[in-house]
Amino acid sequence: MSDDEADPELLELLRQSLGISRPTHGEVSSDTGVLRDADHVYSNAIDVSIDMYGTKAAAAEIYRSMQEKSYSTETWSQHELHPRTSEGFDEVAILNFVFTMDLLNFSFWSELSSEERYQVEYRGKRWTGYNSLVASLRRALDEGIAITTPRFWRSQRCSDETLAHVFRSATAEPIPLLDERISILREAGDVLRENFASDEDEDEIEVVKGAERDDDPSQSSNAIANGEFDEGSEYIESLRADIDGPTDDRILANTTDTQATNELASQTPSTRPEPSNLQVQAEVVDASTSHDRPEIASDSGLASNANTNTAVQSEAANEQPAIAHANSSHIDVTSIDHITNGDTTHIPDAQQDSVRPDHAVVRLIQRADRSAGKLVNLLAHHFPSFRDEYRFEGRKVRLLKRAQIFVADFWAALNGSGLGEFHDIDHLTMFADYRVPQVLHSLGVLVFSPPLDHRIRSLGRIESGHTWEVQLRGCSIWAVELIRREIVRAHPEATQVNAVLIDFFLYDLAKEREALAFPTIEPGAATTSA
Ligand SMILES: Nc1nc2c(c(CN[C@H]3C=C[C@H](O)[C@@H]3O)cn2[C@@H]2O[C@H](COP(=O)(O)O)[C@@H](O)[C@H]2O)c(=O)[nH]1
Repeated sequence: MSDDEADPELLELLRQSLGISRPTHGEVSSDTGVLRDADHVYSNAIDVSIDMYGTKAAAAEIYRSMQEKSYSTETWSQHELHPRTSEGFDEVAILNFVFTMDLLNFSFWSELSSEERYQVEYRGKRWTGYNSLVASLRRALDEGIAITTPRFWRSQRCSDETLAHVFRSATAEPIPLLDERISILREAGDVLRENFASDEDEDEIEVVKGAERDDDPSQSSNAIANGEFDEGSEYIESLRADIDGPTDDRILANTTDTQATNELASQTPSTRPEPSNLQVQAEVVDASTSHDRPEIASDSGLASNANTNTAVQSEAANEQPAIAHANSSHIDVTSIDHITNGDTTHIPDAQQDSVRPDHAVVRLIQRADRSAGKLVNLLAHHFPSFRDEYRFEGRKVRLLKRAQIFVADFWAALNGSGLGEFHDIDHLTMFADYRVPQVLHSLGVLVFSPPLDHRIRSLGRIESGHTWEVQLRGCSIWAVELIRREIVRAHPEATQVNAVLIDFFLYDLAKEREALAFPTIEPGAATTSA
């Protein structure tokens, strides 16, 4: 924001004092303010800048590649782990799944090597990062645990022990920040109960009021809201890895989400097809774009570390995939018995939760009147853990990564129809995590000052809420907006392209390039080379 531009917060205070404040009391605005705040960050940033030539070139190549891949909301459901109607998930089950997932969609960074870091074994594969979260939710549903049912989070059966079981690791490293994730789930359960549930959703005998529990969920969510866990230092580590190239942490095996990338990943480097123009361009801009975090580690080389029960369950699930239909009206009990024939000590009797749908999140969605912006504002207003805000250069800035990614994921999961229809989805911005800034830098869009570049390369860590973190995230939002504008300018027919699709595309690109950058092994081989 330049000196002669009005501060929106000040303006709002003036409006309130004059009694002309908008929107009127009780009405939720559909303006999230994220884009305006990103503009403010970009205009005042001194350590992150946007290269206009790089932006133009990236826009051209992104659009070309999106066209080539027919990139759309449909792509979301092609992810192997994402829930879809063809697997028996109904609209409400998908909504509750995505809501649960995006409550917990933060901080998967680990300092351990790819072999040692947190992994989830599910259906014969090992998953890391974001995918480990999705896999753990799918695995829990297969086991009959109603992990995506808000009512369940508040029930006695949803003990710390049960949740530790849900997010259990196939390695010695547990899921990062388990206590904070548990608190966030319970806090969200309480918020939904207080603001959006009706009596049919509840089972008062079983639920435990937040106040009756020993823990204090507000602590962790405040920490998240303050950025302590949301992105923080993890993406700085990742950016450093991106700049420095592969470290000694090696991948034993790689596969990625899409079939195409699976095929690529199963080939030796010498037989891999040529990378796309986008990849070539990226590698010209930054020759060492790869880093040391595998998305999926095949079970083949790692199976020796596996917990026997988990292996048995995954194998069973592979033979006979079962969907527990959490929140839907039926449940495949036979399949669940089959799958959970291992250690069932921690598995609660969750079938009642599964059978009775929980519509609290549906009511939250309905309160937004099909406005993505309103929904984001509702989330930030009611749920402390979705309030991703900072102070930067004399003003509060909202980045709202997970609130926006939830709306975007749900929109994509339902292809913008039914409950997933939003008339202003184009108002969402890119989701400021650590992955997309990294790929924007390697594409030559984001440029770092020497001190920031040095910090990323050498020390790796930046305190949460530090001006550099805000600059990296805010400038990424603005950069994706510039890319979007350039695409629309050059291709007026590209009416479907918005920041959400560009973000998803860039995230997927980051994962594909991660897989391509490392040697991989054929399934069945024990290890791969360093
Ligand atoms: N900006 C942006 N950030 C995203 C995603 C996603 C996954 N979205 C799915 C939906 C559509 C896409 O096609 C994906 O299938 C995860 N993340 C963030 O990355 C980080 C984890 O990274 P890693 O450790 O490498 O898995 C973590 O902070 C997580 O919150 C995205 O789409 N955009």
